[in-house]
Formats: sequence, structure tokens, C-alpha cells
Amino acid sequence: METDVGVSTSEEANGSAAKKKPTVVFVLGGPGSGKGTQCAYIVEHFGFTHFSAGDLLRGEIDSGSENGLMIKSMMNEGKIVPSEVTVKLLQKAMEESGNEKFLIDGFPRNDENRAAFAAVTGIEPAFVLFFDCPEEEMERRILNRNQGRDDDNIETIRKRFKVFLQSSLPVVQYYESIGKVHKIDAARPVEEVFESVKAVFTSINEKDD
Ligand SMILES: Nc1ncnc2c1ncn2[C@@H]1O[C@H](COP(=O)(O)OP(=O)(O)O)[C@@H](O)[C@H]1O
Ligand SMILES: Nc1ccn([C@@H]2O[C@H](COP(=O)(O)OP(=O)(O)O)[C@@H](O)[C@H]2O)c(=O)n1
Ligand SMILES: [Mg+2]
Repeated sequence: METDVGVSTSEEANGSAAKKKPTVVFVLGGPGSGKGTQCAYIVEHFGFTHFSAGDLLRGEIDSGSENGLMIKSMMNEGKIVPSEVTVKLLQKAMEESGNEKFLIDGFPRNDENRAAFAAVTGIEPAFVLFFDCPEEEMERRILNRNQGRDDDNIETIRKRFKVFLQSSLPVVQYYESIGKVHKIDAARPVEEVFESVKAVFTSINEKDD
């Protein structure tokens, strides 16, 4: 697939220093499809900095921020937190990281997320990884995850699957329509999934040389 990952540049307002825009890869897939697991491997091999939108939101709850209670109750219902909150957290994390290559996992989860990120940061993803996995397998994985997450209970899991189908899959379809999706069969063992993921990043690095 043709994927342009060339890092674009934009002139500062005064027209002098050209500022590099970061390279962003969105990592999408249903709850339990293995996004976080694969991102850890990508970081090790390809020098990206990884941000999970869900982890940033959980951090916000733990920090006792004024949005914490709202975020907590939305997460416990499997609902998508308003984009303003999530985009701000992502933008701050990127600015503070010192890197210019980011994996953003679990985001955008709806069209509002997608549009808000583009409007606020001016960044479009280089490409999108989509981890495709049957619901029964995702459910099995989440129920075995044992990370003590309040939303990893069967009632909330079912709600999250519904939100994924209704709100998140259309975003994947949008990126498919503009040729930006690399779809990965995520139902296989971790190492096999990573072989496919590695092939995507390797071919893109080669194109860049
Ligand atoms: N390919 C895989 N096969 C079996 N279990 C997996 C696989 N990938 C991840 N897991 C396990 O499934 C659970 C969910 O994975 P995680 O990376 O947290 O998914 P996500 O971030 O998409 O919700 C974790 O307990 C993880 O260890
Ligand atoms: N872009 C996002 C990402 C997560 N979230 C919230 O955080 C929850 C957990 O997201 P997550 O990405 O950590 O979950 P997994 O897909 O990793 O299981 C979601 O069910 C949403 O309630 C959100 O509101 N907006
Ligand atoms: Mg995750």
C-alpha cells in the first residue's frame, strides 16, 4: 500500500524557522485486541514514544484533577470522554516528550476525537494500524487481563464493544477510504501479530531512506 509518511514542515508565523511536524501513527482496534501489548514492542524496535489515551485518562483520575470524577463515571459506562479533555492530554504529553515520533493508542475513538485532534494539533496521522480481532477473543483477553481496571467487568465490556462498533469502527472505515489503514489479524499469538506489525514499520522505514 502507498503510505506517505514523509514528515511535513510548516513555516512559523514569522516565516523564519521551519518547524517539523511530529509523525503520528494511530493504533486502533477493539477493547482487548492487543493495542497496548503491540505498542510496547513497536517502541522497543522503532523508537516511537507511546501514549495510550486510556492510560492518560486514568492518570487524570488518579491525579485528582477536577475532571477526574467525570472521566471515571464515563469510563465505567464505557463511554467516550469529550474530545477536548483527551486531546489536551495528548497534546501536553507530546510536547513534554522531546520525541517527534508518536504511537497514539486507543485514539481517535469517534469522529469527534478525530476532528478535534486535527483542529487542535494540525497533525494528520502518517498511517493507522488496525488490530482486527473477533469479539469472543477480545472478551476472553480482557477477562484475563488482571490489571484491576474498574471497566474490565463483563457488563462494561459489553457496553465498550457496542461503542466500538457504533462509534470507533466508522473512524477506521474513514481512514480506510483514504488509504491510510494497515489492517492486522490480531487473533494470532503475540509474536505472530508483531511479525506483521514489524513488516509494516520496516517497509515504511525503507521507503523513507
Ligand atoms: N495476541 C495475543 N494473544 C493472546 N493474548 C494477548 C495478545 N495480545 C495481548 N494479549 C493479552 O490480552 C490482554 C489485552 O491486551 P492489551 O494489549 O491490553 O489490549 P488493548 O490495549 O487493545 O485493550 C492483555 O492481558 C494481554 O496480555
Ligand atoms: N480516546 C479515548 C480513549 C479511551 N477512552 C475511555 O477510556 C476507556 C478505556 O480505554 P483504553 O484504550 O484504555 O481501553 P482498551 O481498548 O485498551 O481496553 C474507554 O472505554 C473510554 O471510556 C475515551 O473516552 N476516549
Ligand atoms: Mg489498552
